[in-house]
Amino acid sequence: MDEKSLLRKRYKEKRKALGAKRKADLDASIMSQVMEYCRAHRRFQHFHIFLPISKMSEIDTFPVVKALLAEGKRVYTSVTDHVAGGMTTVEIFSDTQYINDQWGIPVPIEAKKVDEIRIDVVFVPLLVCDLKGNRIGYGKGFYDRFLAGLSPEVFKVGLSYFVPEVSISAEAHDIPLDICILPSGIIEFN
Ligand SMILES: Nc1nc2c(c(=O)[nH]1)N(C=O)[C@@H](CNc1ccc(C(=O)N[C@@H](CCC(=O)O)C(=O)O)cc1)CN2
Ligand SMILES: Nc1ncnc2c1ncn2[C@@H]1O[C@H](COP(=O)(O)OP(=O)(O)OP(=O)(O)O)[C@@H](O)[C@H]1O
Repeated sequence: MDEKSLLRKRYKEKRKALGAKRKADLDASIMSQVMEYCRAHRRFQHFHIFLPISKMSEIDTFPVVKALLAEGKRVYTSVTDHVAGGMTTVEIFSDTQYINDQWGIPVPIEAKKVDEIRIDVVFVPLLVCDLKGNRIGYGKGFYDRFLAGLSPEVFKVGLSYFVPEVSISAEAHDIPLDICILPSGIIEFN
């Protein structure tokens, strides 16, 4: 198995091995780091966030969505087109309901597509990143393509349960993160 595939496998397993209690504690810590970060950067108003695939033990981002909306922020997520390989951005409101798609990704029901949105921050899902902000996801490139289509000024923020690996070999299409939020704090890349 190549290096990336091994890391993918290892970090999927590490996530699944977290017990429910430990996971909930880590989710709560990440949530408070995210809110502290948002309060320190008040100019950020428009947030794009992934919604958790629970069977993959992803970070529970629903409490973050709720907290951001409560602070008066605008919140968006993407609906994945599994056939075309693209993602469509939709806005989330406090009364938005969700249904899981075939990969277990929550999808807002009756979501209206938004064109021309201004996104300030994208919270990016990942399995693991490295000390330069290179990330590894599930390997289908959805987020790489999505990030490539955004203005370079958009802040790319990884969320992770685990500290970065020292170095992951980056490919030309990989767009690095600006920071990564962990349960214990925030790592800035440059
Ligand atoms: N919450 C979330 N949303 C996201 C991503 C993500 O990583 N997390 N993605 C990031 O780019 C894209 C979706 N990427 C995915 C790529 C592959 C599989 C997939 O192959 N799922 C299989 C089993 C996977 C496994 O066991 O390893 C399945 O559900 O059958 C799912 C999502 C867009 N939305
Ligand atoms: N900007 C892009 N344009 C076209 N294809 C791309 C682009 N970015 C990535 N890809 C394709 O997507 C595939 C998966 O990329 P990669 O292995 O970097 O995924 P990943 O970052 O681990 O996963 P993900 O982005 O799904 O979380 C690559 O084979 C690549 O060819």
